[in-house]
Amino acid sequence: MTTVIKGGTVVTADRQWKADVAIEGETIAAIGEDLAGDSYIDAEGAYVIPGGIDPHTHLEMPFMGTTAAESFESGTFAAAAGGTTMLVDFCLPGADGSIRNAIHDWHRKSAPQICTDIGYHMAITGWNESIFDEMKDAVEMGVNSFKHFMAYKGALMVEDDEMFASFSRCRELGALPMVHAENGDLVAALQEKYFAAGMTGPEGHAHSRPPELEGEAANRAITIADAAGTPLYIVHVSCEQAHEAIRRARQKGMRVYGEPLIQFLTLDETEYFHPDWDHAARRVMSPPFRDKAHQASLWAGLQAGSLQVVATDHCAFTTAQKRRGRDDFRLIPNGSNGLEERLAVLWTEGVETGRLTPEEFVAVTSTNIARILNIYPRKGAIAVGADADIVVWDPKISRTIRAASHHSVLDYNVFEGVEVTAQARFTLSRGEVVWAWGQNSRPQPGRGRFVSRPPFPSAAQALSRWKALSAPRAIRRDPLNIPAGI
Ligand SMILES: NC(=O)NCCC(=O)O
Ligand SMILES: [Zn+2]
Ligand SMILES: [Zn+2]
Repeated sequence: MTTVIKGGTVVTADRQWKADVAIEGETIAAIGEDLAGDSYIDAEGAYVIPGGIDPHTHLEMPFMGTTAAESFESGTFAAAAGGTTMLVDFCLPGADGSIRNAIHDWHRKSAPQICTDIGYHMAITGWNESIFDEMKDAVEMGVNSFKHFMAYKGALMVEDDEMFASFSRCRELGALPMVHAENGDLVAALQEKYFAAGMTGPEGHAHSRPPELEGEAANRAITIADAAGTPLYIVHVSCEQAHEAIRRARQKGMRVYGEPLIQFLTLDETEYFHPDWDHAARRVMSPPFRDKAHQASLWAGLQAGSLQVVATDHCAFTTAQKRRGRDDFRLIPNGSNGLEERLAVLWTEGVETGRLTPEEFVAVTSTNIARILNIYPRKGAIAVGADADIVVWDPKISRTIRAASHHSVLDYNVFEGVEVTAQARFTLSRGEVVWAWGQNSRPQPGRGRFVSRPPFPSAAQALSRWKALSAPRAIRRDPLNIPAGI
């Protein structure tokens, strides 16, 4: 049984050309002109791109005294409707602190629900011998990346020595360390200061997390990664200060990757000054939205290649949940939505404006992260043998984003009213159409699969070799050239 995606323009991270794409079973079987099959999917007037990969979500995550409202089912359905065929969710250890148990727990929750494929990053929220041991188990269980929170003091935050130990362990295992870069001690101090001064509303959230605190933490994490001899991935980069730290590290030859969010590229800090408390609180996330100058820096980073990935950090709390912080901004659960909107908003604000080429769009929404997470070319590619995770991307469907018509469980949308000019006409996950525009399609929960990601030690090994070759050495001098002792 061969299905052919007919008449479209294939776009990959490096080129675009007119071609049909034939699928057999779950994989791409052929790419070429005038392909024949048993059934056809119409791509006339559309682009044929690799399915989006969102590497940063928090579905059903227990956080700040509540649990993120987006379920694995609603989240992966929303993803499919938006053209995303794989997401990577953050797995947090439970009360027993066990990494193995946490991964089993995430499987238990996600497996019956997921409509698209999924992977996990593991959070390292402390340090001891069993965490050291269990990091190896995580890698053997297909989880090759570990996130460290430099913020959320008293909850998830880790100290520098803990990060150094964990980054070093990542190097040994061929895994990738990731950081949430904000100086958690200073955030806590500034929160206290503004709250004590009577600033109880959501604007206090933004003021207590200035970009300097993110830049400082990014620099510190980069220094720790360099000392440990490992690449580093910095999640939710929101500002020039953090971007500048990444640029500088890359200029020095370090493998440091930066991930801006679609929210940071398009929404700004004035949202927190909105007269309606609910409006402002719904946008509370960490780091917070910044001003237009920071947005310009992030766009420039995507264009120049100093930032590689656009994600969402989709962590969805309902209005009722946000109201837990009605009298104290420090209690507003942190997180916002974007899983369904990421591709359409990025296309509209990026490609339609000329800031990004279609190829760059594919790179930052899919291919680059597939490479960074070591699942390329199975994911992130239109290539023979790759998983048929494909989107027929229609640049002619305009719509207005509305909570009333989105697929998230949220009762609002931070992109409410935004006009987008493109949309997934069809989304295919491993060869199956899981979304068709205007056809009320709904994928089968549980059809998605966990994607095991093998370790990838080559960058750490290359770095170790280079460090050994370029390490300071004693100069062996002829004794004749050494002055006699006194
Ligand atoms: N970003 C955010 O505000 N919530 C999710 C947790 C995190 O990624 O820090
Ligand atoms: Zn974070
Ligand atoms: Zn996050």
